[in-house]
Amino acid sequence: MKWSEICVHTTQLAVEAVSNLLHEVGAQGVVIEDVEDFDRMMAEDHFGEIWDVSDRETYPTSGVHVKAYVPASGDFQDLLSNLKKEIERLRTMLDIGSGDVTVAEIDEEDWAHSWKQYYKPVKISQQLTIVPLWEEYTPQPEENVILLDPGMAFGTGTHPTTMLCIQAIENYIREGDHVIDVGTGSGVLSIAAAKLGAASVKALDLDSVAVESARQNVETNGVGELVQVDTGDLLKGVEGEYDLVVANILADVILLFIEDAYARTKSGGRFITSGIIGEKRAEVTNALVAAGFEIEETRVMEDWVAIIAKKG
Ligand SMILES: C[S@@+](CC[C@H](N)C(=O)[O-])C[C@H]1O[C@@H](n2cnc3c(N)ncnc32)[C@H](O)[C@@H]1O
Repeated sequence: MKWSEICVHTTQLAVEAVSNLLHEVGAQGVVIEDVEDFDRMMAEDHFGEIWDVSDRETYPTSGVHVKAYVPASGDFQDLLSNLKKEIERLRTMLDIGSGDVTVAEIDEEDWAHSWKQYYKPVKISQQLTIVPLWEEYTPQPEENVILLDPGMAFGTGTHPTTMLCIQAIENYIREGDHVIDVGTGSGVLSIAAAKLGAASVKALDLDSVAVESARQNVETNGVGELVQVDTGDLLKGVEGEYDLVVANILADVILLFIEDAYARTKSGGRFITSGIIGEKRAEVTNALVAAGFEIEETRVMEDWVAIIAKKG
């Protein structure tokens, strides 16, 4: 079977929005080529083990390539013109850079290779290493491994917003904590919380593809007894209180449910929130404080911010 590779050249700021557009028009997986990510991974003691320096030549010298793979079937031209229209609409809201779209035809075998070749085992925090399900990997004795196949859900674990969240969870979680993960995607944050000592984790997502992916990943990692994955719209209908409320969703979505997050956080508990682009930091911080939280810490990676807010 022939597949088409669609490549959009964009900015780091617009990666998630462009990835979403590609998913919406029917892409079967997205590959992100960002030279800054590549250089960071190379610098983090995996040099030569996992990343091959010659791969760097395939990355754009500036900006980011978001690549997606779709069957080269009859309605491909409609899909492409829809995508281009949506990219132009996005341009009115966000700095998307050139937004240039290029197309290449590839064989299925190459597609499988292209989709997975950049997704390798990555140590994402002191204790946790994410390993793609299809990779053979022998962990070090102190390494705690999360096996992941995100499929079409967001959450390879290696996006800065996810890494910030997992590092904060590792820092603040206490043995026996009860955790809720809003917008679980592949389930990566919930699995991390379970592996780091949570007594229970409730994982919610609006998207049925994410719910299915999270359920599979939870089972693969043997934490099905601890993590309950359900469909849910933010914290609507959720009752009870949690030691940790975690959410890696865009700032504009976080702003919608800060008050609900406060209500669902135990006294002395924390709301760990990520997915906040730098320019939205003040707005989210102010809204957290207005809801009654104290800002305990703000972590930054590239253009992204995670805020750890405490309920006194
Ligand atoms: C940026 S991804 C984060 C995935 C994963 N938690 C991680 O950290 O990598 C955001 C997720 O939030 C979900 N989402 C968006 N709006 C939502 C809503 N209103 N209620 C629940 N989930 C939502 C999306 O479907 C997506 O899976």
